[in-house]
Order: sequence, then C-alpha cells, then structure tokens
Amino acid sequence: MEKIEHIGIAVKNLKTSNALFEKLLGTPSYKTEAVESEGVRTSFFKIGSNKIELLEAMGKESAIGKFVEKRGEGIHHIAFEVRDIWAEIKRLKKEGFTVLNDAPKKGADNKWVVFLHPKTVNGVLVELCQDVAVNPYKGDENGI
Ligand SMILES: CC[C@H](C(=O)O)C(=O)SCCNC(=O)CCNC(=O)[C@H](O)C(C)(C)COP(=O)(O)OP(=O)(O)OC[C@H]1O[C@@H](n2cnc3c(N)ncnc32)[C@H](O)[C@@H]1OP(=O)(O)O
Ligand SMILES: [Co+2]
Repeated sequence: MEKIEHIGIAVKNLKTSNALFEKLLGTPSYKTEAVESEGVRTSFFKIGSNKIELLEAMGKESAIGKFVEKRGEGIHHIAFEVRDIWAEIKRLKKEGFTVLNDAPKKGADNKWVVFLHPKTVNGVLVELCQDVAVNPYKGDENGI
C-alpha cells in the first residue's frame, strides 16, 4: 500500500454536497465523473495530497443507493493507492481478506479498482486503486 488515495463519502445530492464541501474545504471540486458500472456519480476535492470523493447513487439498487437507504449519508469507504493491483489482490487473498471482484474494474479518476469486503476489515469497506498510467495492465493477470 502506498498511501490513502481518497476517502469516499456517500451523499444524497451531489450538487448540495458539492456546495457544502466547497465551503468546508475552501476549494471547489476539481472533477465530477459518473461511473455507470457502479451506478454512481462522483465529485472529487483535493486538499494538499489528500482527496475526498463524494458519491451520489444513480439508482436505488447501486451500492451507494443501498448504503444511503440503510445508513444515510456518511463515510462510505477508504481507498488506498497501490502500485501493482494484481499483486495486492493475490497478497490480500492469502492474508484472508475477501476481495469482492475477481479482476480490477475501471473506477473514477483514471484508476483500476478492487474492493475488500468490510466484514474482513473490521467493518471498513476498503478500495484499492492503481493509477492507469502507473501500471496500465491490459485487463488480465499478465499486466503490462
Ligand atoms: C468505483 C468508482 C468509485 C471510485 O472510487 O473509483 C467508487 O468508490 S464506487 C463506490 C461504490 N461501490 C462499491 O462500494 C462497490 C463495493 N461494495 C459492494 O460490493 C457492496 O456495497 C458490499 C458488498 C460492501 C455490501 O453490499 P451488500 O449488498 O452486501 O449490502 P448490505 O447492506 O447487505 O451489506 C452487507 C454488510 O456489509 C455492511 N456494509 C455495507 N456497506 C458498507 C460500508 N460501506 N462500510 C461498512 N460496512 C458496510 C452492511 O452494514 C452489512 O453488515 P451487517 O452487519 O450485516 O448489517
Ligand atoms: Co472510491
């Protein structure tokens, strides 16, 4: 693991929360991006070397939709930057963590991502992110 890549916060309304976090952080969102495969619209803020990701569900059935329905708005996940997402998948499976997706999937902000089940990380949903530029794996285990 290299560093915390972002903290994900589930919100009901991205426009309202964008304005709130702009007031809080004193800086505007630098990008909003929909991730259709996740049924989510995201908005990113950068504070120093840290990032906040706001997530609004595009539908009730999405992970964010279910989360907000069940728990309301709030911190949803912690994302860590990794240099080799396949190596980390293998390592963490060996360590007993449940990796939720067999292969990395395209996330927001030019990242390949996988998630670890919160039940195996003391109730915390963990996301691993690998920048597509750092190690642009071609969608299989052989990497670049
Ligand atoms: C990829 C785009 C973007 C990016 O950064 O690039 C994102 O971050 S997208 C973020 C949204 N996508 C995901 O979260 C994908 C991974 N999540 C999942 O696969 C599910 O949400 C899962 C498996 C964590 C939970 O789904 P499930 O259908 O099982 O929902 P339940 O409500 O039944 O939850 C089961 C159990 O887990 C607890 N739970 C659920 N979500 C969280 C959470 N965010 N943090 C901690 N715990 C969570 C939930 O409370 C249930 O526990 P229980 O004790 O049984 O109540
Ligand atoms: Co995220």
